[in-house]
Amino acid sequence: MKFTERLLEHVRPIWHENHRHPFVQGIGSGTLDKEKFRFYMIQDYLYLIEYAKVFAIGVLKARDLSTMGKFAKLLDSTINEEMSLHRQYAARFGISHEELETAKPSPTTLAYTHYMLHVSQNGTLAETVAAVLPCAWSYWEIGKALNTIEGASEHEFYGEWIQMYASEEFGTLAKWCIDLMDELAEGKSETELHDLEEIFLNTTRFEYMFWDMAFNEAMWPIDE
Ligand SMILES: Cc1ncc(CN)c(N)n1
Repeated sequence: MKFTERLLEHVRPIWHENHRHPFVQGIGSGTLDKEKFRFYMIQDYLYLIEYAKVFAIGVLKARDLSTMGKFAKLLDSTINEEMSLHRQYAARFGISHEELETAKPSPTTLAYTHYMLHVSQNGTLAETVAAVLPCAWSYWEIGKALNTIEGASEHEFYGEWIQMYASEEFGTLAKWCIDLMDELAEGKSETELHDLEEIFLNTTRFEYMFWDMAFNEAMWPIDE
C-alpha cells in the first residue's frame, strides 16, 4: 500500500464530512448564500497568501533542482492562477485588492496558517509536504466531485470555482504533491510515518473547520 493510501484511509471519515458539508454542497447545487461565499473568499485569500509561503519553504528545503522548480511552480500558480480566481470574485463583490489584502483573518484562518507555517519552518521536507497535502488533494477531490453534478460547472456564479479545482492543471499539481509524499515516505521508520500521519490528520481537520468557519461566517466571539 502506498503511504498516501494509508494517509487517506486514516482520514476518510473527515473527507466524507467535507464533501457533505453544507458549504460544499451549496457550491455544487448553486444555492450557497453569496454572503457566506464572500466571507469565505476573503478568508481564503488570506489563507492562500500564507499557504504560498509554505511552498517557498519547500524551495528552501528541497534537495534537488527539479523539486525546487516544482515548489516554485506551486508558489507561482497559487499567487497568479488560484488567487486570480479570488480577485475576480472580489471584483464581482466590489471589493478592492487593497481591501482583500488588509482584511483581518478569522481565528480558524490564523490557527490553520500558523500551524502550516510552524510545521514547515521547524520540520523536514516530508513534514512540510504532509502539512500542505490535504489542501491540494482534498480541493481537487471536491472539485472533481462537484464537476460531476449536472450543470454545476456552468453555474453563473459558482461554475468558475468548480472549474478551477476540477481542472487538469490543478490536478497535476495535486498529483505531484501526492507522488512526492510517497517518495519522501520511502525508508522512513514507523515512528516517522506516524508523525507524518498526525500532521496530515491535523491539516485535514483544519480543512473541515475552514468550511465550517465560512458557513458560519465565524470571526472572534468578542469584537474590539
Ligand atoms: C482552506 C483552503 N485549503 C485548500 C485550498 C486549495 N489550495 C484553498 N484554496 N483553501
